[in-house]
Amino acid sequence: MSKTSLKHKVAIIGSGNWGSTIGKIVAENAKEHKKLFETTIVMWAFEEDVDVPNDPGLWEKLGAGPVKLSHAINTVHQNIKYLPGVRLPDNLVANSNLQDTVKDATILVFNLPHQFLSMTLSQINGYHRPYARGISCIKGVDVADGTVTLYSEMVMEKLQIYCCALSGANIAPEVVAEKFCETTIGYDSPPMDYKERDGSPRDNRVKVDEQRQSNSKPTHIKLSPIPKEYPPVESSLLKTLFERPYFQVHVVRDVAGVALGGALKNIIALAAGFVTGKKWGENTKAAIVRIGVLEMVEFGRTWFSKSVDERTFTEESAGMADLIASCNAGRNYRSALRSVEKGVPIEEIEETELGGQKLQGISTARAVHEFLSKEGKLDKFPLFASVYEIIENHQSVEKLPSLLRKDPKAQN
Ligand SMILES: NC(=O)C1=CN([C@@H]2O[C@H](COP(=O)(O)OP(=O)(O)OC[C@H]3O[C@@H](n4cnc5c(N)ncnc54)[C@H](O)[C@@H]3O)[C@@H](O)[C@H]2O)C=CC1
Ligand SMILES: O=C(CO)COP(=O)(O)O
Repeated sequence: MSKTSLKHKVAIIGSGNWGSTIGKIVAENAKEHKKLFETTIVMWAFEEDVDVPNDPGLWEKLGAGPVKLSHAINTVHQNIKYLPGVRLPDNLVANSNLQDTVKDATILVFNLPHQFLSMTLSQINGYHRPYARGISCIKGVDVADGTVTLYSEMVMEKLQIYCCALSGANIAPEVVAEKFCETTIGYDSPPMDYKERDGSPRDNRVKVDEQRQSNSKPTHIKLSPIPKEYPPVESSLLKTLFERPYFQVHVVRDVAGVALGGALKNIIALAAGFVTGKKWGENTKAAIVRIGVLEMVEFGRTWFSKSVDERTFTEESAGMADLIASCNAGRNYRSALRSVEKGVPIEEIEETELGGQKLQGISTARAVHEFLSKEGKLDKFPLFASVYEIIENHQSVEKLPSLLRKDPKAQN
């Protein structure tokens, strides 16, 4: 094996509930693997004034008034807004300057609510290293011009770098408390990495949408090789970067399955929340989960069949396991439940009860509905379609069982 003289510099893009948790994991591993990674992990914090919690220790160091989030993280090593009460490692450093955060990084970890990714990538573009590699921890899909795009694909398209995906049954407060769990990395190694980069002519183009069945936008990116002074970026390196004793990583090649599992389960979790809010019991929730898995599989099979391995949905943490966790304790589930209990729209619960955290299920339900509608396939996805109808107030939650019944005559 060739000797490498440089270490990877890892940057986290996002510092919310999950962003800060992944920041903690990566910082812990960077400290333990000093030959592979620079010890300091920089985490981009979207700057905002935050209130200081009523805690004499925090008041002593930060004062009582609102402070900048990045200042608070770097002073008390705690994300007092999005992950309060958790001590973050000293080597996790918040930076409110996005361009400065990415400029020297060789590995970019994208971890922010999906609605902000596109704008954030536009601000990064041109400031990142062309040979950087990305990993998306974001759960959601984007729909524009009738095409569904995974966020790993969006990173590839906008930054012209390779990007893989991480997703699993990973409710952040449980992970950060170091309760045992698993996650899945979908990594489909680009053909050029470290094999023939010493001069021999080769095609190092990667097809961004190679995962899809219907090639509606055949886009290629030309990957820049990572200088040979760096340790190779391959699945084992990513496992080393993310795996902790309490956070077990399994790497598969199915990037699309991993990304779709994380995105689509949020729609199903909303339905599970509606059902619990109505006190319809566990059998009904189990029916929602069962129907939901089938719709996830069908979605992958229909539009990403070249890549999706159906076992990702049933055997990996990114599939069934995430669905179970999210339908019992996720924010989408809890907010849908509260919206039924209080008789208010879910957006109102998001606004008033989540302390600034963002739901991903509502916008994903809308995006998926737009896509299914354009494809003329809404009838094949009754659960996804029903959740959309309920959040748009076209149907009441009471109608959910009848919308899911197989006999169309029973739907009135
Ligand atoms: N929280 C969780 O338990 C888990 C979340 N995820 C996924 O991770 C992703 C990130 O979620 P969280 O870290 O929980 O976010 P969050 O729900 O805590 O959202 C708050 C974040 O949004 C940022 N933000 C607000 N306005 C912004 C703007 N205009 N531009 C850029 N950023 C802005 C805030 O700075 C903060 O970092 C999501 O896709 C989520 O589905 C995945 C696994 C677990
Ligand atoms: O993705 C999650 C757990 O794996 C968290 O889901 P919520 O965003 O609904 O909290």
